[in-house]
Amino acid sequence: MQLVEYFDKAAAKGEPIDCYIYYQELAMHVIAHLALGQSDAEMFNNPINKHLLAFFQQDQRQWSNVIGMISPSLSSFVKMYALMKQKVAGIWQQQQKKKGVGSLEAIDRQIELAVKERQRQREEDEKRGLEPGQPIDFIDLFLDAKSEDNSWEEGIDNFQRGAVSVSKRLTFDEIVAQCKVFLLAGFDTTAISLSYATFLLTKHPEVQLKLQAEIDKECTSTVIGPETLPRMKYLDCVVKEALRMFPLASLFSSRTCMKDTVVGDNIHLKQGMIVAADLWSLHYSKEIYGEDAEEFKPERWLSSPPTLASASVWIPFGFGPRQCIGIYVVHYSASLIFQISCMRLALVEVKLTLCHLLRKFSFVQGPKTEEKLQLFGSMTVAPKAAHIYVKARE
Ligand code: HEM
Repeated sequence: MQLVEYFDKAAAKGEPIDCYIYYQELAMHVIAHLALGQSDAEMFNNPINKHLLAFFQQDQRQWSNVIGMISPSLSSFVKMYALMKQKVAGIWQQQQKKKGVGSLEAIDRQIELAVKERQRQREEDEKRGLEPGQPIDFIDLFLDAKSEDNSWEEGIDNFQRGAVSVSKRLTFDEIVAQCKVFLLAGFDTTAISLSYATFLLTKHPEVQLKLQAEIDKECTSTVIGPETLPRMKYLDCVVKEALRMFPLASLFSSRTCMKDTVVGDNIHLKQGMIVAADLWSLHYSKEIYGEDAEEFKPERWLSSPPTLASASVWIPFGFGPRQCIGIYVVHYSASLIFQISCMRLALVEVKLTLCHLLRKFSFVQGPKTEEKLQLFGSMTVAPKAAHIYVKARE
């Protein structure tokens, strides 16, 4: 794992690491592999990264386009917010825009190249009489559902979600748009979650020690296989608790009211109103989590008090049929086949990364470690920086 090498170097030099930056590179590496089939990209050397990083760091206005795809109702709200923000950040953005860095167009171009290249490869294989293999990434899955022309074609495939049934095949433009959504939705979210978990573990050495004991007991071979993670109950509690304390994609969980509704005794919602769930208040509710709701306490998930039994008290991935999407991906890795949804992909990625790092290193505080994280962003809420020091374990 390339990330371990970077941490190794930092440990040898005793230098601080802004773990958010490293996790962004890692998450990009993983999602570019799964979505775009990039198997040879290296951390800090991926052509699409500079666009994604600039996109996330500077231009929240572009989020309105992406949010339009994920949650149409929120798009105008984000646009308004971003216009205000743009006035402040204007000069830097204009300079970047001139260079095309961080624009959705630049990201599209990179994805278009990848989709066209895969189409070419598949056509070549077909001409040579090669059987199409199993899909290896999102592009393959989407191409398998592709229409020949670039228009709607009803009645061929039948996708079902809950009670809704939609029949349609994908056009080239839609394949590019889908890959973009997965790239954008799956990249920073995972990096941010890892940063919060790492920072919390740095600040709570007693939790870290307990987690390391579990990792040492369960992760005994070099490859940590899919059968290992379900056994790691404490790891699950740590990740759950980190996502409780930092529900980083709170604004994603919004809905448009479909008809006039009264909630409880006197909350009147009009048709067309946008309702956004306030996950921060929910996740810090003393009624649900108790008087210690402000504390990082993974053990609360072990004891499972009745208030935590409901599925809707912990919803960092949203709730209901539009919850963080469940697409099935077949991923080949050392002859193992995983079938995973994006939510599970994120959880597996966060957990595996923590296992690989914590069995070799301890995260410790140092002079550059922030007392408290400064957060920024709206659609996703990220730390401005999360400095830790790493110490090689004996
Ligand atoms: C820790 C990491 C992640 C968090 C916290 C997160 C959170 C969320 C949330 C809150 C929503 C809105 C759910 C709702 O409205 O109820 C969402 C939707 C979505 N997420 Fe994630 N997500 C994460 C990782 C990922 C990954 C890795 C992918 C894909 C590779 C992904 C793809 C999507 C997509 C496509 C949607 C839109 C689903 C729809 O509208 O039906 N997310 N996510």
